[in-house]
Amino acid sequence: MTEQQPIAVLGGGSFGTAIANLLAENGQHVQLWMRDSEQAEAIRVNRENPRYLKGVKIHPGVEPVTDLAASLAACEMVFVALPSNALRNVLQPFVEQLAGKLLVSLTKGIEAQSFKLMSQILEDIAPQARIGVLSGPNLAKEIAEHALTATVIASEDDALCQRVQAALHGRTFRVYASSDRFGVELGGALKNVYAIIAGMAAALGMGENTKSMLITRALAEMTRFAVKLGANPMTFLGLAGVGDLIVTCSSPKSRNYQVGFALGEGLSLEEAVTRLGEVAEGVNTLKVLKAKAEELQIYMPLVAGLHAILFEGRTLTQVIELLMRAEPKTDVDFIPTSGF
Ligand SMILES: NC(=O)c1ccc[n+]([C@@H]2O[C@H](COP(=O)([O-])OP(=O)(O)OC[C@H]3O[C@@H](n4cnc5c(N)ncnc54)[C@H](O)[C@@H]3O)[C@@H](O)[C@H]2O)c1
Ligand SMILES: O=P(O)(O)OC[C@H](O)CO
Repeated sequence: MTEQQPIAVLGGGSFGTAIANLLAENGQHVQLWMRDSEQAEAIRVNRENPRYLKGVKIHPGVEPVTDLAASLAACEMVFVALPSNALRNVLQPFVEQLAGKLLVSLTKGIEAQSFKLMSQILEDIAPQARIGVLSGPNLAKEIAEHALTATVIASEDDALCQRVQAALHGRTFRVYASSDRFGVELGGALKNVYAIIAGMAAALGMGENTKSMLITRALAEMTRFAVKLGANPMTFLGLAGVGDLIVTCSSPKSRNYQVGFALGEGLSLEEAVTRLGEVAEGVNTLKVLKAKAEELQIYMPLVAGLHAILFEGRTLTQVIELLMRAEPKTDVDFIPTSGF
């Protein structure tokens, strides 16, 4: 089934462009909104987004646009692929136009002061909108190259999930549904932090045992945090939890992993982020997560360790020593046996 109206995708970075292409391949007319009119014009003419998705042909059904008000007026379904630090400011002026829309956040971050997830910000701005979150092991470049991929659309609104499945589900992209919007979104935001650590470990030449320990203990830590905040721990066993954690902690294509790798090579945080030149949400998430874990007294040694290296002047060697010598713990202690 194809939507009659165009669908809007906000954000002309790598993920917005990849999702816009998928929608267009499914027969949708897509308005890909970006702030930069020169970039929009270049994409319109050359059918490529060389800064963010080099070498990928942009489908003729994708129309790059720069008038956000006009796009919101024309489209009922809106995918939001803006960096987390831009989302509120970009959408705040359009409160009235957003009422009644289907707003789907693709953004994996947490707002600094409020600790709000992106769909919660969308709710703040547009209480009359219908809201969902798309998250999972979804490297933009692989999606664009048609690697077989799965994702999760999460919303309390079943009809919204079905509309998104119909629009996006395709030959190379499977869309699973979930009613746990909070858990799915939290998984996508938290895993970025652990990908930075995994990138560092890779740069230091650590082995497969280390990688496995890291991913598994990261899952324990993020699930412990999520349970404390009231999320369903079972969601963390799915695509948007452990699925996304595995891909982001294993792939040099992940930008968060790349930042970690650069840090492991000895670059400063500033140098690592500058060299990347794209969004690595894990850096900001680390700061807010560390503060929240302290406030709620949640044991998160990996988060505390990375924070100590990046912002408290500790060396990697000191932190590894502390982590490995910490008092022995129980393996699976983070999933309550009842209550869910
Ligand atoms: N790239 C991926 O593989 C991937 C996959 C899943 C989710 N995500 C999430 O999607 C979000 C966007 O990431 P991305 O990979 O597309 O980023 P990117 O770095 O590839 O591109 C960011 C885009 O946002 C635009 N932008 C920045 N500030 C803006 C502002 N104030 N107003 C309008 N546009 C602005 C930039 O011009 C650029 O087009 C992130 O939260 C990321 O975690 C990315
Ligand atoms: O490139 P990253 O690190 O932002 O990760 C991209 C996606 O979130 C992977 O699912």
